[in-house]
Amino acid sequence: RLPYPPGPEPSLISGNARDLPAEKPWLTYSRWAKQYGSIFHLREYHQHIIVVNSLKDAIALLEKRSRIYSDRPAVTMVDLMGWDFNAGLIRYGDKWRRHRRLFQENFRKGASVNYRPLQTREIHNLLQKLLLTPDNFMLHYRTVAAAILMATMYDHDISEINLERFVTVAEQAVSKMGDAFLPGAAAVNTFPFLQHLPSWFPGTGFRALAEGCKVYTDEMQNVPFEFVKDRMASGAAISALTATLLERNNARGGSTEAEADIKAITATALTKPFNPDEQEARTLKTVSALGTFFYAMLVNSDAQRKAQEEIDTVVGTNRLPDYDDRPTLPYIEAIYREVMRWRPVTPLSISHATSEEDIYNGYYIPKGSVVMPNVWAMAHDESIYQQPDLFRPERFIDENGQVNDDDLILSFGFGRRMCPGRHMAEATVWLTIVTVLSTFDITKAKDEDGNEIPVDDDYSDSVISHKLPFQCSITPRSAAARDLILEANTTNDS
Ligand code: HEM
Repeated sequence: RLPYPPGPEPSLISGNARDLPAEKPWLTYSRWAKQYGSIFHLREYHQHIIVVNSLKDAIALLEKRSRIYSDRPAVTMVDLMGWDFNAGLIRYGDKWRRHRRLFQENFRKGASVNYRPLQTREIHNLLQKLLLTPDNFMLHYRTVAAAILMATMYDHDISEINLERFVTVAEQAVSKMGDAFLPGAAAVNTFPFLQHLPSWFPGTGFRALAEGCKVYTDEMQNVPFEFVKDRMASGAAISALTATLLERNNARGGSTEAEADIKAITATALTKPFNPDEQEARTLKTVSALGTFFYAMLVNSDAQRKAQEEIDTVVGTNRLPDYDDRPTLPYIEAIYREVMRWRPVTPLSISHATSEEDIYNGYYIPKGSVVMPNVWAMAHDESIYQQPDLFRPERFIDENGQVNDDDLILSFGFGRRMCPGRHMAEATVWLTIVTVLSTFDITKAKDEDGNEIPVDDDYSDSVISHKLPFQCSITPRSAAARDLILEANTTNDS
């Protein structure tokens, strides 16, 4: 039989379980890639793990061989906790295909344009909050992304009134889902047969964890969904994706399977604002990108100045930029790409798994292997991005001053499982960047003696890596900018 790809020497039973890095694994994996090659192999007990560190290999496997590389790892606790409704965790097969199709239909590039008025309104709201209470900027940009998703799924009015209730249920479900990876639960993930042991058997405490979580998981799916259905039954007009999909299903005869799928995909989107690994709720991928943007403007004030010059020249100072300006603002585009490259939102992406065995470059890759794309390594590949640790938007600008053709945002993943929400997410991040830069100066905060407060490079160490709290000063660029913000439309009427 062909060998597995190279990697650190495994021990007989636990394999590399003891070698697996506890902190920021993407950094250790990037180092190992230099030692073992861009694809290396690890084993945790019987689980094979293939870490892919170069874009070339990621495309060769996850895109060109996507028929084999589009499964997700089996995590027993995720199923026991009722989280198998979530499109991102569903195993490759018919159920995933149905959910994926619904996402694609409603969040593809063309369809995402429909959400722009709502995104614009929420981002204008963000500008007003930044003006009034700039010190709370982290809370404000966290809220904007959650508000956009809630309003898209469950209608602006419904989500405004019930925000706290929906959020509380979702927070509970997501934080309990984090228990799926606690030591008590890890055993059943590694040895799934344990789930069949009777509950009096020692070591089956994972059952209580799973049942405790499932209550909230079910509630999270049911509460907002039933709310929308009740409102529809009472004849209220609801402008939200859940209602549109339900109406379409009713017109086709009201299949219960389709209704269950609609409930699942709306709840999947609802969970996007929450990250199980975080103490702080409402942390999502879009939020993480926004945090990096504010931080990057402190690190490279020159980039901020150039961006503002571009906006002032192209858009002027009499109005706020909008989506139609995007093709005419290459430097802003470069800032967006560099934000997504410099500090990747999901440094190890979301793992895929193989649904069949495979042979690649003379190495054997078993069926059921976890395939982990090291996006950090790809985005910091010195042969493509010189001095990758520097925030330098110019790397995306060609000799004619236009953006170059390097437009693949690695943070959105690969192949058939690539993020279906990327067009919507990108629109939120881009409009936030351009409107904030057109109206505010972002500078280092100062202490009582007027000295600049230094900012460290601390990021959270989790699936979604985000900038840990830092201080900065956000001040309107001019009296005219302040007026523009105050006059911006933050209501439903467009
Ligand atoms: C900056 C923001 C975002 C980033 C960086 C991001 C990133 C990702 C990544 C890395 C994956 C896994 C891709 C893979 O397996 O190769 C993913 C999956 C997914 N994302 Fe996003 N995402 C973002 C925002 C969103 C939003 C706003 C939505 C909802 C509208 C969304 C919905 C999904 C869904 C449903 C999946 C599962 C896809 C599947 O497994 O087939 N994402 N995302």
